[in-house]
Amino acid sequence: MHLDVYTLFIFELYILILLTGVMLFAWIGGRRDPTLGLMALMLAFATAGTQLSSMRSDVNDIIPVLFSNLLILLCYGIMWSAVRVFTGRRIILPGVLAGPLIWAFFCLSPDFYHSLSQRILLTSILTAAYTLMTTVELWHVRRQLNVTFWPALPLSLFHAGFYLMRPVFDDGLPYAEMAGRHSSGFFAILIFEAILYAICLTFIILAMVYERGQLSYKLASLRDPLTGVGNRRAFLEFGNELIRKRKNCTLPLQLMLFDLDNFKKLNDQYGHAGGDSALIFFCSIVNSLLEKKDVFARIGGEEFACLTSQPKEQAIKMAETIRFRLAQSSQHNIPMTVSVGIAFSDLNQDTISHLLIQADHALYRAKSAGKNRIELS
Ligand SMILES: Nc1nc2c(ncn2[C@@H]2O[C@H](COP(=O)(O)OP(=O)(O)OP(=O)(O)O)[C@@H](O)[C@H]2O)c(=O)[nH]1
Repeated sequence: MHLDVYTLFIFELYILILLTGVMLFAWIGGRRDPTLGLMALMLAFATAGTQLSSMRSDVNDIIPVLFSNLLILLCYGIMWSAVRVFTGRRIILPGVLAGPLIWAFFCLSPDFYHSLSQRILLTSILTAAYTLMTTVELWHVRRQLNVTFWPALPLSLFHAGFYLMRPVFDDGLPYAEMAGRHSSGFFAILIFEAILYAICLTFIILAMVYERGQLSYKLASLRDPLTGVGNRRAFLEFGNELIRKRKNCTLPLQLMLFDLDNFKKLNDQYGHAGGDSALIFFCSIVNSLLEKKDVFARIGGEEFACLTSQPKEQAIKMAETIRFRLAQSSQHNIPMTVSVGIAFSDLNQDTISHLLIQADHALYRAKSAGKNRIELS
C-alpha cells in the first residue's frame, strides 16, 4: 500500500492542532492548572516540529532536520516537566534542555549529520529516555497520587519500547522516498503511533487533572477551614467506615467527645481571634497524640470528637494527657481547660450516632461536676 507522505503529515498536523486546542481550552477554561498549561505548550511545539518536518524536500535539509527534531525533543522535555509538576515536583530546566542540546551538539559533526541512520538512532534513544523518565516520575509517587494514573504506564512503556525498536525497522522514510528510493512503509506506522500516543496521552492527563480537582473539592468539603482537621461530615463518614471495618475484625472502639470550657467567656475576654487561636492550639495538642487510624474532627463550634481503636486504658490515658497539657499551657496567656466524655464500644452493632449520644451524656456529667475533667459512659 502506498501512502502519500504529505497526506500523513497533514493528518498528524490536524490531530495535533485539535489536541492543542482541547488542552488550551481545558487550561484556560479550568483552574489554570500548570500541568495543562505545559501540556498545551508541549502540543503546540509538537505541531510546530511536525510542520517543520513536513517541509523537508531533501534528506539533509538543514533547517527542517535540525529544528524539527530540536522542537520535538523539547516537547518530550516539557511532557516530563508537566508530569513532574503534576506530582508536586519542580521543573528541572537543564533536564528539559539536555535532549535538544545533545541533538544540536551531535549535528555539529558532518559525519553524524549526513548519516540518516545515526540521526534516527540518536533521536530514538533520546525520545525513549524522556518517555521512560516520565514513567518513572509517575511510578515514584504512585502511592501519594490518589488518581487513576495506571493507563499512562503501559502507554509510556509501549511508546518507549517502540522508539527503542525504531532504529531496527526505520530505513529513513519518507526521505528515502523523496530521494527516489523505495520505501518500506515504516513511516506510516511511525506517524500512526505518534498520533495514537498524543491522543491517549492528552486524554489520560486531562482525566488525571480532572480527577484530582474533584478530589480536592471533596477534601475541602470534609475539612474545617480554621483548624485544618476534619469537620462533622468527615467524622461521620470516616467514623462509620472505621466501624464497618471493625465489624470484620474484633477491634475495640472508643469515642472521646471534647468541649472547651467557658469558651464564650474566653471569646469575650480575648476577642474572636484569641478564641480562634485557642481552637487551633487545642487541635495541635490532639494531633500530636493521634495514632494513624484515629478519626479526629471538629464537630461543633468548640466541640471535637475522636474515634480511636486504641484499647480502653490507652484512650483514657490519651484524653487525660490532652486535658492536662491544655490546662498546663497558656496560649498567648489564655487560660484554657477542656471537659471530656468517653464512650466505649464492645458491641458490633454500635453506630457513630449511638456512641456520640453515650459520650455526650458523659460529657454533660463532666460539665455538671465542675468542668476540666473526664467522665466515662
Ligand atoms: N472564636 C471562635 N468562637 C467560636 C467559634 N465557634 C463557636 N464559638 C463560640 O463558642 C462559644 C460557645 O459557647 P457556649 O456554648 O455557651 O459554651 P461555653 O461558653 O464554652 O460554656 P461551657 O461549654 O458550659 O463551658 C460561643 O460564644 C460561640 O460564639 C469559632 O470558630 N471561633
